[in-house]
Amino acid sequence: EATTGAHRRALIKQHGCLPPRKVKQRDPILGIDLFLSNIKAYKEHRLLAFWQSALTDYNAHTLMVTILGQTIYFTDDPENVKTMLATKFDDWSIGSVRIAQFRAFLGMGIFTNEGPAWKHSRDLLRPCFERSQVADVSMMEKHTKRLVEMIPKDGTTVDLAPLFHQLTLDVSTDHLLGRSTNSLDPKAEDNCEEFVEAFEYCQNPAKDNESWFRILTLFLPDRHFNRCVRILQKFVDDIIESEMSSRATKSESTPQRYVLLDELLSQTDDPRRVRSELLNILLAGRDTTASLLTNIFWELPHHPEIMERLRSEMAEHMTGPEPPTYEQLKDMKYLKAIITESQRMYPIVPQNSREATRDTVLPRGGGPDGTWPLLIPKGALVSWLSYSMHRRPDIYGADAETFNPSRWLDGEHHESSPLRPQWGYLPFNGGPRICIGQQFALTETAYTVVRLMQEFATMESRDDDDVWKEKLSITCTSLGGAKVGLTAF
Ligand code: HEM
Repeated sequence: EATTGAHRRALIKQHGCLPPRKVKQRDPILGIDLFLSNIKAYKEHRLLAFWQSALTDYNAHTLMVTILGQTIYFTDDPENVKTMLATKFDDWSIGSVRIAQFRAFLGMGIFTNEGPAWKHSRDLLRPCFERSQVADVSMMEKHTKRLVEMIPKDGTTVDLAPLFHQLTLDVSTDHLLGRSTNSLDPKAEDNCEEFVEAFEYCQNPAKDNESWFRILTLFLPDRHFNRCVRILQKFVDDIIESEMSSRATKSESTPQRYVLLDELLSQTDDPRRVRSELLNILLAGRDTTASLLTNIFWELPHHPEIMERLRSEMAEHMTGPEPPTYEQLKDMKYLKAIITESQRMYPIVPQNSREATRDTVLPRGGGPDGTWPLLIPKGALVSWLSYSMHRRPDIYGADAETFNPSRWLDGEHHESSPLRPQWGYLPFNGGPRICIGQQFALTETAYTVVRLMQEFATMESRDDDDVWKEKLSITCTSLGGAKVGLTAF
């Protein structure tokens, strides 16, 4: 059997790989220098721009760095991303860190599984999502109406971000579980605050404790974490249990609206399995859509001309004051372009990574000009930066840093029309692990944008500093939320 070295040399020869370009580091072995500058940029809410300029400063699309002794390759090259996510899918893992971190509170499910177990999760959920692609907009109306009621109508400043988080939680629990958390309903019993807090804690344990003491607590058992896990499980288990018992009494002929939990229960009767899959999907679908809405409503009030054009499109497609139908939403091209453009400039998952499960080759990033293939040794991490990729002038034109929805409309953008970035635009990922909730998220977003435009005649930005700043965790959204003043018609 070939040694590791011999195998690597053979791969290098076969593919014509050349060495990567490396970031110049004062401390190239441990990479503490780069670690500290990353922490500084993160604290100043400019880590994404910091990475972007690291690549542009070197005039490179793939670079190798060492951070705390770990070798990481950063790339914003669509060909490399396509290779990891699709062409050579089997050579890559979502990474042991992500698996360990998320399994601790989500259990085994679509987001935390790999190989045959992941395939099984995906097969289990696929039919549920296929059927729900034509999203139930009447269900959305119930929650959006409550959202509208919570917003001051006289121009008083309001931050829409927390309201969007409540909205997406209410909508996704309604859709997935068949009963909503109803957090926007002032009359509802308050039963979800504990669940939301527990979910947030598990995603970011001890986040407020940034002192050196945090280092000590890392090695202690976190009893609060365990308590939060039990809260999550009980919340979902209670719902599954009551659904299972009501199924026993429901007659076959009762017309029912589509609920993902029902669909899941008809495919498996293992309640622990159902619980884990539901927690996995709730994690993936909750913050993401709220963050997208926040970014859109951060940007829109800065552009009266964009709002004007959106209003004329709405007038063209909708004759009365009724809420939009699914078909009307699908037909509104400018609305779609606004959502697409928001996800280009502010992708909700702006950075992601995979770990090589064997020695493998990326098509680009080798050699002095980065156009040669590159060997990635087993165990190395490759991080791709959608944020930088989505702002590449060679893909999007010289105005890549400008919010301009019309670049997505054929014939309207002078430089790169028609714009077909393919793997250069990746808000939902690509390949076999592409976001399963994409259509649902886009419909919910489009619906909410149209409904708020229908209700409010004017919208003013009340942002404190008028530039978008990142609030970065696993996902990314506007640091200042979406502070606006709205007046009703
Ligand atoms: C704007 C909203 C959303 C964005 C930007 C988004 C983005 C993403 C991305 C980038 C991934 C890939 C993660 C990875 O493989 O590392 C993903 C996966 C996933 N998303 Fe979404 N998502 C959104 C909304 C939703 C919604 C509403 C749901 C469900 C109701 C959902 C369910 C999932 C699931 C289950 C996965 C894992 C798929 C798999 O690994 O096979 N997402 N999403």
